[in-house]
Amino acid sequence: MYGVDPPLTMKRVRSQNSQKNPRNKVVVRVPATSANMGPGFDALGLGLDIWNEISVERAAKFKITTEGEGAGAIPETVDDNGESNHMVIKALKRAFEYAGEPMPRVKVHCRNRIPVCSGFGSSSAAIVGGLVAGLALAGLELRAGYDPGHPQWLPEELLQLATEMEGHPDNVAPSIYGGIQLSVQLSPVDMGGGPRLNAQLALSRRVPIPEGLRLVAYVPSEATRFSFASADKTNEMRALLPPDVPREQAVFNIQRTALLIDCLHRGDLSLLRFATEDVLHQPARATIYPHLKPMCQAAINAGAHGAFLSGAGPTILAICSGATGGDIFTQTREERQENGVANAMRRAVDSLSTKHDQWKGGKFYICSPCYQGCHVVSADPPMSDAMATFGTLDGDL
Ligand SMILES: N[C@@H](CCO)C(=O)O
Repeated sequence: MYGVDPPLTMKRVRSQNSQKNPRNKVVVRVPATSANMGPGFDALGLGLDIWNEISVERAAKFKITTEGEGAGAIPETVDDNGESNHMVIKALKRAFEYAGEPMPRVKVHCRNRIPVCSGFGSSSAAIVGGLVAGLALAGLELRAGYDPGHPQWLPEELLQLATEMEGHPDNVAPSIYGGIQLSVQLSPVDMGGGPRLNAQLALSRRVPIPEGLRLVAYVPSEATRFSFASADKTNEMRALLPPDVPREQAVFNIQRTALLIDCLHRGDLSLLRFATEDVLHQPARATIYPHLKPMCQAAINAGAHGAFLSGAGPTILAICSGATGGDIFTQTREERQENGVANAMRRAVDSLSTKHDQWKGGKFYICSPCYQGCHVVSADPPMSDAMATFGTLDGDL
């Protein structure tokens, strides 16, 4: 049987831990994510095996440093009260507020491998990584617990906190849990109300990943991404979407999202090219992203099982099985399907007219899904095992 994620319960043990034994330093790893997967707008997300590492240490003065992706471009300013636009700092503050502790001054170092402003979940990674680091630093114990009496309704506090900050759960859920996540926001009415419940309670369920899945992602160049600049890029790309959806478009996406979940559960990739079609967000976004349609088509023609805009873009993601047939492990690098798909995608973007040159010259990432979400790598004093490994798969998978 494929497992569902154990709801994450957060035990407040302030009297033993937080007050008496706050941590001095915490290092967390947090994966990239690709939201929507075509038709599953604001509902589906996939964790990728590309990781940021965030180190947070109590210090005499606030300081943020960045290496890797976004270094020199992400503003690192933070005032003495911890006011900052930096997502990691905002998430740390939210974590301390949640823990009921004053926000300490901290030194934050981000080792970024996730391209920023690209549709690869870099802001979710900052939010989730910052929350986990902050909760751990504040001394809260986290426990991946499963209450069989309330399997559906037990609130997953970390998911709530992260969803509230991000606005939608499809990136933060795989960032927390890894794998493919199907997330739902419930209203209090759905839940029968109750004093603990927020207006929108997010919950997430793991969807199985077919074996051997490989992903080819094209991330347009740095220059292009930063021309979009603002931290509000996702909001700008959401503002493009028409507020109302004709019934036939809603039906189109409902059918495909349901088919996609079924394909993933069966491990059947044969219908994925239809199951990853979308009419809710990609057509409007294609008006800004001229590479979207030709690259997706080229990927499918070259044998990819499906291709779509990653999150709000501009990254394009193609799903491959890593093999052109036969055994993935006995194939040479040249024979592997993802190379053919990447080459075809490159030819497609290169053949756009010169007025679209800004979309050319991007980078390809060939990667696998990640099966684990955000986790603590090291802490001083050390974490309990449960905390260090929360967000990993349960034994069901
Ligand atoms: N579902 C979101 C993901 C980006 O954060 C969107 O497409 O706008």
